Amino acid sequence: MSCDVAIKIQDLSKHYQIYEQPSDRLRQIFSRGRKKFHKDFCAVQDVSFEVARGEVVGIVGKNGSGKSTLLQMICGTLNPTTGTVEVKGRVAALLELGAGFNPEFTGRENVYLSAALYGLSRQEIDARYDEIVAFSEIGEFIDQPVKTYSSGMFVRLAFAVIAHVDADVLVIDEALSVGDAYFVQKCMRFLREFMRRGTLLFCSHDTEAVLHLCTKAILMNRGRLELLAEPKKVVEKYLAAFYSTENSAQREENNGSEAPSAVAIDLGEYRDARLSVINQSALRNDIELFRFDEQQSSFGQGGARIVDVQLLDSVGRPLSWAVGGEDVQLCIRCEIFVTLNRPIVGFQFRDRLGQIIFADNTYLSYCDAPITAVANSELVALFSFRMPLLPSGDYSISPAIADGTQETHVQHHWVHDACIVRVHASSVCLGLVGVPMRAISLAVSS
Ligand SMILES: Nc1ncnc2c1ncn2[C@@H]1O[C@H](COP(=O)(O)OP(=O)(O)OP(=O)(O)O)[C@@H](O)[C@H]1O
Repeated sequence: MSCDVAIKIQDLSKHYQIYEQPSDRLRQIFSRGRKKFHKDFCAVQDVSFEVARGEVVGIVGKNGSGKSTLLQMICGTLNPTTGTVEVKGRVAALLELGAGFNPEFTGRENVYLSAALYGLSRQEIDARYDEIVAFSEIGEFIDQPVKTYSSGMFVRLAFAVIAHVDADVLVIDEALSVGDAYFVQKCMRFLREFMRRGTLLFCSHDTEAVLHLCTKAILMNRGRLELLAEPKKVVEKYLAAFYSTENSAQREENNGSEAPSAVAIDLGEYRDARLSVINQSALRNDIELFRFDEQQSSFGQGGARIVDVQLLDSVGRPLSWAVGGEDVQLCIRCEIFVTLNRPIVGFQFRDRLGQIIFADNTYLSYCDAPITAVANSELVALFSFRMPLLPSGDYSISPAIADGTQETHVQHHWVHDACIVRVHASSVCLGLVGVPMRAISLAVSS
């Protein structure tokens, strides 16, 4: 295998024998091959491909197309029936929930067990243990048996382990759909960093993730590799196949029944006084903002500290909800500990994949006449803008305060994901943002 190849798969297949009844297994054993009491089923068939070092490969395919089986064989947790898998370097995997953890052991014991399986020595695990637990945010539950964990806690701990074992190749199976928005953002930060040096293979039904993260993609269909190409081509083919099945299922479902009703809006537990007002326009784009948590991970020189981030309406009243298209203000409040001669306050608004949807800072507005923020004062930055129309999902706001110029500055405090912005029912389903159309028309001429 060439040194630039991280994974080489050749003619890989996995066959299962399917027995209709448990007793058929016994019959099969006693017949000594004279008669067949099972059906042969091919979960993966004759798959060959190579992944170069540093590539990010997404695997898509309908349910049951063989994605997980393929990943398990690559990680060595499942033996192939035929074919070979060669992987260069240390592989760490996040496969189906629970894989690799002993449910009877505590979180702590499982961290040691699974990091040791990845080849870390006792001393190496000791040195990383606190970081792993901090990353997982499991807190005191770390000493409870993992069988008592929720699925979210499970994934957090498993992800924390694979993020700290210096893997060369990471294999991830749909795991990120389980964590909460903060954790997903944290994982995306880790993955984006990892993608600079490592090889990543993941399977997902999230075509946006495949489009935006991958260098190439694989479409699996009934156990076979149908297409290996650039992500755009693969996603197009996958969606075409997906919608053709969906449409025929829909046609059958609608046959004789009523058309689907209007979109339901998930207002969850965040019903409040504004709801009745917001609800009228909710079918367009409902945006909810919650939690500024000083515990969020942050970094910086410490000459200033962000103490509050709020979304306000156009006259300065705090909002827990906003509507896409509404005029809002983002207020970032900072405590200043040392005099900043050219303070810059900024923010990034990211989607669930960690892509920046928009970002801004105060630099250009003040570069000709900078203001000074003296020690022991408070600095408040206000950004007034029209909230864009966004597709449903979780977004995050990361604010920062620095001192200097756009190019050269000292970062004093940067808070990752200080707020999560949840977009509920939205009429925007495609693209990163929606653009309000002034008019839409159709004209037919003969
Ligand atoms: N141990 C097993 N015995 C028999 N059949 C199995 C076994 N494991 C998986 N299969 C079958 O192999 C096929 C491929 O399964 P696999 O889990 O790899 O699909 P997938 O593409 O990952 O699906 P999903 O998107 O639902 O996770 C499925 O039809 C599944 O039922």
